[in-house]
Amino acid sequence: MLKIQDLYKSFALPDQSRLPVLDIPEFKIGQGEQVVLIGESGGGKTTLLHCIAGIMAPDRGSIQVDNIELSKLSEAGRDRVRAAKLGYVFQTFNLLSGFTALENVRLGMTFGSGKHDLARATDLLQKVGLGERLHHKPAALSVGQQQRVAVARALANRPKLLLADEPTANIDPKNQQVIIDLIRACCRDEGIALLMVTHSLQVAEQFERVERLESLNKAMQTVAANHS
Ligand SMILES: Nc1ncnc2c1ncn2[C@@H]1O[C@H](COP(=O)(O)OP(=O)(O)OP(=O)(O)O)[C@@H](O)[C@H]1O
Repeated sequence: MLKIQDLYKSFALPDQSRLPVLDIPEFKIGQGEQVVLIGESGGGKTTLLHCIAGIMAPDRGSIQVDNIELSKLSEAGRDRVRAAKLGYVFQTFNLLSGFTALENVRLGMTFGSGKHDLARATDLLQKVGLGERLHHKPAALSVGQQQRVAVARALANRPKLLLADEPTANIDPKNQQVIIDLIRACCRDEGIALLMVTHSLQVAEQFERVERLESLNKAMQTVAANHS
């Protein structure tokens, strides 16, 4: 489902030098596989997710999503792959405040308009426990409910891979497990692979596969060696 090889990403520093952030020889996720990614703050987890989503281009290396090589695509081509193959759940939900829960979910659909899409959006919102909140705007929803809308939106287009970047960072402890369970169950039911970043060891230990970025990433190992 996801195949990464020799991925390298650095950022320009004000003194014209480059900060190496990612140097990953290999990283793969199988179809429907659920993986949690942990690592130090500032280590490059969000950068990795952005590269996979095609939001950010790496300096070099190969990223294949469902056998499509992102480096061969234009920015518009990467946008199309993102829309068709990927779902993204952000720490801060990123819902559109002028639209209802149902409209936000339908906006997650590439070719949204028909009855079929309405049925799927309604179905997803029911699945995340918001069947009674379809026509509420984000401001009229609790923080946990807003994140549930964001989960439904990310799944709306039947992605192959769901990227979730600390999806419970802004959720109260009681609702954190609800969101994690929802994301995992929805992915399992639809055969969607999951890559979830978390700082919570309690969340990480629920996953069969836990990857630590520092172990995948030669850039981090070099930084650590230079500081020892
Ligand atoms: N656009 C950018 N320009 C320059 N440096 C950047 C940029 N984006 C990220 N960085 C740097 O790259 C490094 C990795 O950042 P990233 O956000 O990927 O880390 P992270 O592991 O997700 O951190 P956290 O767990 O705190 O969210 C950090 O040192 C950050 O300052």
